[in-house]
Amino acid sequence: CWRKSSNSGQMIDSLHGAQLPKGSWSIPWIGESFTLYNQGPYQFYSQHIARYGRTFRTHLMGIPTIVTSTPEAAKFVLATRQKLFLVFLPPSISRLLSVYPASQDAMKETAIKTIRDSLHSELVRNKVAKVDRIARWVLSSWDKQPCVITYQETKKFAFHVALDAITGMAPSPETMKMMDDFSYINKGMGTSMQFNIPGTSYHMALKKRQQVLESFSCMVKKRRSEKSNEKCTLDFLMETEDENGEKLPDDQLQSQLLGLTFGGFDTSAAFFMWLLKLLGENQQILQQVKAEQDTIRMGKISPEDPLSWTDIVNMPYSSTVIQETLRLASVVPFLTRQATEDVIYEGVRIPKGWLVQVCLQNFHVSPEYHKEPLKFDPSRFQAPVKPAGFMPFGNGAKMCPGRELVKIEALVFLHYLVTTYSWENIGSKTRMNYWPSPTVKGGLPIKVSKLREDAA
Ligand code: HEM
Repeated sequence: CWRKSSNSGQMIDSLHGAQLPKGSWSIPWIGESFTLYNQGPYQFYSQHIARYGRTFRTHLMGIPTIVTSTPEAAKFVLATRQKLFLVFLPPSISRLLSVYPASQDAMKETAIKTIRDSLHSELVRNKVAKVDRIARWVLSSWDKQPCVITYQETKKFAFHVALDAITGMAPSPETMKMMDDFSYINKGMGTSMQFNIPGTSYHMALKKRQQVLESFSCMVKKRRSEKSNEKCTLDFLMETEDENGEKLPDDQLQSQLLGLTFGGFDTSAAFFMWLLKLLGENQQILQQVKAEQDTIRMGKISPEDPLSWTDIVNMPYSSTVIQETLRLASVVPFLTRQATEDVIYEGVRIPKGWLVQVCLQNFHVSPEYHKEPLKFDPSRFQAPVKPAGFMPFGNGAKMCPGRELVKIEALVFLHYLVTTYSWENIGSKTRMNYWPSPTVKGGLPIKVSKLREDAA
């Protein structure tokens, strides 16, 4: 039970004396969801933080919410006291992804552990050759296009790498059709009107979700009937058993594949788009990346020789560029949890059932944690001490299982990009789309020129 303090106007928990942070409920029930949707996370959170401080209250998705934007609070919610906070997805999104975070059944836990094991750093190292083939395939057509829409192409790359790692499927007309279906799911997720009404993007997304599940069903049957030397995540999932010796039922298997492919698709594609944008705008840094990648290419006997894990390890400067892009782009700007019981953190009481939104993006670009935070400066990652306030893949038990794979993807893509092409960013550089991932409006069109005829 909350009352207003007569002095400060703040909400005080009359039972425990702990305070609710300052903030605004805005319109009852609707709260500030539409403001967040329209303004995008960066503007919404920055304005609220300037007004109310680094921890504030609001009302999102019909639920009272506490937003916090310090790395310490992020660690508290995501790692140290993670058992007190469940992952929260709006029901409309859970339905699209067939993910129901509130149900914590043992089989689901076993499945996610299996997924993590299958994407473990030791195993993903073996995927360099396949990522290499997909990067060359995507980049090979760029000079034949008058204008390359970067985000469309990076989607093609990210989708096929994820699909290959997860199901062992190489690019084909069938996988292109699946990617198209996934794009509709993304579109449904990025709309503010998530009602299942014919003619809406959300309705279409639900239809496409069904088609994707059917495609996964066919893939599972095919994979069961054939033997492959190289194990993918699906093989691990098909073998996995819970403590009673029960295997994952097919419908759950398909749902896991859908959630996992989604996880590896749009965020990664948006991230690669930012990599091109930031490098295109910072020519000096691009030249240093190019020098590193040219040295690796020149060490190859034939231009057709693929990259190896040893090459990946020999890309220290490019790796700092990847980290700096992850910081500045913050393609996952915030994470949402729901408190399973009353929690007090630094004098703030988070009541059971409330949402807690951990705003990663804000501390990624805050001068409190990074010198000249808006400057693209990979050298900050050359220091022996990792900068505080850097959590692009989250923290704690839910930390992204795809993080090693995505770094390999980025380095391989970067290698073929800078050794094959020079490019110029054209079109809008500042107008943004925010949902489902932050990207530049228009998908960052670029004009490319080939550097050598034998490249890629
Ligand atoms: C730049 C690219 C990526 C970024 C920034 C990113 C970021 C994240 C973050 C922040 C989380 C934590 C979510 C939470 O705590 O609620 C997460 C979870 C997850 N990510 Fe990624 N991710 C990326 C790429 C990938 C890739 C390539 C895959 C798979 C191939 C993947 C699969 C997943 C999955 C399955 C989860 C959920 C884990 C769980 O429920 O325990 N991600 N990702």
